[in-house]
Amino acid sequence: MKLGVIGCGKMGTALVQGAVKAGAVTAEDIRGCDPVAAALEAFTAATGAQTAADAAEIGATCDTILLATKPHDVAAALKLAAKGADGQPRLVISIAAGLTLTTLQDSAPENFRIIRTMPNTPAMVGQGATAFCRGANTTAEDAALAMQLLSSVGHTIEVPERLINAVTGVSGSGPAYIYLIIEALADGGVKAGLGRADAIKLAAQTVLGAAAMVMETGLHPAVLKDMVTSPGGTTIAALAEMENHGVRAAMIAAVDAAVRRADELGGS
Ligand SMILES: NC(=O)C1=CN([C@@H]2O[C@H](COP(=O)(O)OP(=O)(O)OC[C@H]3O[C@@H](n4cnc5c(N)ncnc54)[C@H](O)[C@@H]3O)[C@@H](O)[C@H]2O)C=CC1
Ligand SMILES: O=C(O)[C@@H]1CCC=N1
Repeated sequence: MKLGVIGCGKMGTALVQGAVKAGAVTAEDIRGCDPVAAALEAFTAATGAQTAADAAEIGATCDTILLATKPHDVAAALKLAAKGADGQPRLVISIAAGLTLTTLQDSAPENFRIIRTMPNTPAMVGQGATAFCRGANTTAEDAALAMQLLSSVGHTIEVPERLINAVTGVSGSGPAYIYLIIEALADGGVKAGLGRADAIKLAAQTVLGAAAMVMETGLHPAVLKDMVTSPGGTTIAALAEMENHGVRAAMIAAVDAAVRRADELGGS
């Protein structure tokens, strides 16, 4: 496989860096292009990959293309890649929020096989959460390749396309919600007298540990919450405040807003 990356920004770099680190692809088999020189430099420094002049060169030289531009740049990038491919078939893995398989296929030649994914930035450290769905003309080998590449950087599932925007709302955008929670949790610690660095480490490790408990015990989060919550103790006092301030409703509304925005980006 020759993997071409069109758009070497935050997510393209995070995914490729994670996949190289995991040994799923070797840097010599990857080339990236980006009109922003600083982005391309950061990408090659992080991944060890080669560069290409533009999407047309990627289309001409790579059988598998990771399409990682912003959604509004996707159609132009695909057209350039198709020009370079000059009739040769290609597998395209898109990570663009909102853009449907139909929209992507409409901007590409018929022999471009499309896989639509929604990864997240923790892929950079091998802790990603990704879902993908595939276009009608993809093969079982294409799906296996996408699964291998994406699962090298974290937990990956295949879903029907109608659920991809829900995945965007939970795990695609989700790391940002959790960073906000970590920052706020640390702020609470600083208010109570902890140094900033200690507070951030304690907050982040608490999120990491709580997530590991959910994944490793398989217990419902409510059961794990009850294990922390002593009758008349500190935790129930804090949880009551969280409920008073609508944290649960705020999280559901946040996911809902992200899903609606992904729908809008896709034109529905
Ligand atoms: N940032 C995130 O956490 C996630 C982002 N995504 C999706 O990933 C995509 C990229 O997002 P980011 O990495 O955050 O954006 P970014 O702005 O960091 O990267 C996009 C890059 O594409 C480049 N680009 C634009 N047109 C190009 C072209 N014709 N050829 C080559 N490169 C071109 C830009 O110069 C830029 O460096 C978006 O579609 C987004 O919806 C998906 C999941 C998570
Ligand atoms: O904010 C965004 O639109 C992208 C998609 C998911 C995460 N970042």
